[in-house]
Amino acid sequence: FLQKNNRKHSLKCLNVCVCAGENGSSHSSRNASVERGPGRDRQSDTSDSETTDIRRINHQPGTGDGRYDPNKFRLHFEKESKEEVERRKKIAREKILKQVAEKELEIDMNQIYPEEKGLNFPRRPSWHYNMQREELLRKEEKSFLEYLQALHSKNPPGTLSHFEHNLETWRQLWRVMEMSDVILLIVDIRYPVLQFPPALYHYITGELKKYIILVLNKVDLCPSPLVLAWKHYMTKQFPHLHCVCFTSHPGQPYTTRESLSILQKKRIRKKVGWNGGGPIHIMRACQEITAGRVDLSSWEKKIKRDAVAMRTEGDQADDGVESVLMEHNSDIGMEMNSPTQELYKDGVLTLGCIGFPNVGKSSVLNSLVGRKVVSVSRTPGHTKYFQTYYLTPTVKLCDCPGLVFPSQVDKQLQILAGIYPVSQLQEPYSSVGYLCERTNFLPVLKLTHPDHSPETPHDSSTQDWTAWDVCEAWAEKRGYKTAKAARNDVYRAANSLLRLAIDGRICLCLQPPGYTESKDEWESHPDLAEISALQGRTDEEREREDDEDESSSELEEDDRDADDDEDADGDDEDDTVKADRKGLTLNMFSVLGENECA
Ligand SMILES: Nc1nc2c(ncn2[C@@H]2O[C@H](COP(=O)(O)OP(=O)(O)OP(=O)(O)O)[C@@H](O)[C@H]2O)c(=O)[nH]1
Repeated sequence: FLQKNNRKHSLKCLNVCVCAGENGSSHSSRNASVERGPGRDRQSDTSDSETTDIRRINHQPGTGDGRYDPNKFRLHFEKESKEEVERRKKIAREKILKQVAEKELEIDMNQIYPEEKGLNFPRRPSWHYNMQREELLRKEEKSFLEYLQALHSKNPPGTLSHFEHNLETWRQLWRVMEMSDVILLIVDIRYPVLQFPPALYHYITGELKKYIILVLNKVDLCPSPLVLAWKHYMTKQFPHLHCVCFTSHPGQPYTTRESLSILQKKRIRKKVGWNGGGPIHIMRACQEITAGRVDLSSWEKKIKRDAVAMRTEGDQADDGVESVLMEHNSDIGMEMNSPTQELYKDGVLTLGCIGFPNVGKSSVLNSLVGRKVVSVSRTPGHTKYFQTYYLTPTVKLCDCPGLVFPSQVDKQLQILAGIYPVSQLQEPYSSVGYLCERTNFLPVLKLTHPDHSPETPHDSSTQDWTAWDVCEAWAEKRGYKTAKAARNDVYRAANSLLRLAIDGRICLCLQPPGYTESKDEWESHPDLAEISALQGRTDEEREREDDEDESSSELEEDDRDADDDEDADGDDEDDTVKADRKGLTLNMFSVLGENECA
């Protein structure tokens, strides 16, 4: 039965993946009323309750007539059933949240990528130069379908997390891996085990015999002892890695489970830009790897020059001469390079930036270049096709779109790690619950329980909270109302909370196994000072932060607009997404009464 079921599941999945001619992702919203039980107002869930029917993100792109398809590189995830979505909504409304023990934040690599589950990634099938382009493309499609079948045969329905179903995006990865000498694999320090597929490591270091520099990015969002513990864990598990810590936003205060506060956006903005710490470490790792076979002196000089420009001009350095956009939006199907092509061809080191969506690949690239060449967005999947830049005459950089590898991570956690576009979520509430059970959310959000009666004294910490209650209270606090009936818009509130978490303003950090017991050792580790310096948290810095006036009204004000703002960098984003973020998405159903569109 299971086998049959799996096959059915695989076939469904295959249908989804190969159908061409389904262009576009229709973005629509539909109000759905949810009964909250006796004595409770009906609160509005403005999520797409029927998005399973209208959402197209799972469809393999292609107009079918050879014309340009703007959706070619969209993130494609498998659809969830309506029943599953409803089941999770019900839990979010009924389950009382309980703080989980800190120990439960410890996650081992094998929990996410169990060896026996065959959690591989699609490989490019063999080819030869006499092959016609169409023949190669067909072969790749066939091989991709076989890959999915094999994956689903080992992993029953519902056990895999969301993962990329768009073959075009995998093609980009193949191409970047083929043309790169060294891979910069970028992960978010809050979730390194989620974003480091062992199969990829073994393929690059074992089969391709290339080097990986693991960039532990966004270290500003994590306590320095934890950064250090992750660094040691990863290098112990994967000895061929060159591990480098990085941040594009140094100097931010981080939040912990014990002392949590929503970070102020103005502080984040203040320090965005080039950072002297990270690039030099990546350059040193490259020096070690290339061992004199590439002349990297121009890169070293550039880093020093950028540092001086940064200090004197106080802004992003921009020499404007060496960093040139070379190539973009190439047709991957036409590229037929041997994966074992000559290393450091023509004396040039090619670095390929790969990683999951939203881990900060573009930000790392911008930091390396020393100015903004790639747009940055908090919407996962923003980078749609790979781009190539010359950093110096002997160093080339390739940026790859974010890729989600199959794993067994909880979908809730996957969403909090910023892997799934929040604006596409059908059911955000269970992720809010997951977050609340692992962070000290109440004192931070300063919520009033929806059941609180004005006559009784209020102590939110003694009351039972469901994820739904949290969203409702946040909607009330922020004034999120539905357009038609002016009810609390819990869907928007849930999205807002998830965005705060993804941005690191409500900060959840996973921990390596054994961290809780060995915390003292990490807190007094001799390498700690180096990490703190990279984070921009020198004693001097901390004192300056303490001196800054953090009146509660200021925080309050900042909280209010935290998720309403555009990207800190003012980057381009889909208008629909922007509108959606501001709750302005045109809702064709808003003319209906809430009871009419359930
Ligand atoms: N706190 C913090 N945020 C960062 C850092 N680097 C990037 N970000 C933020 O993370 C989000 C994603 O950054 P990007 O550089 O666009 O990430 P990406 O991996 O290129 O994303 P995709 O286009 O989805 O593949 C943006 O909101 C950035 O501002 C960092 O070092 N620290």
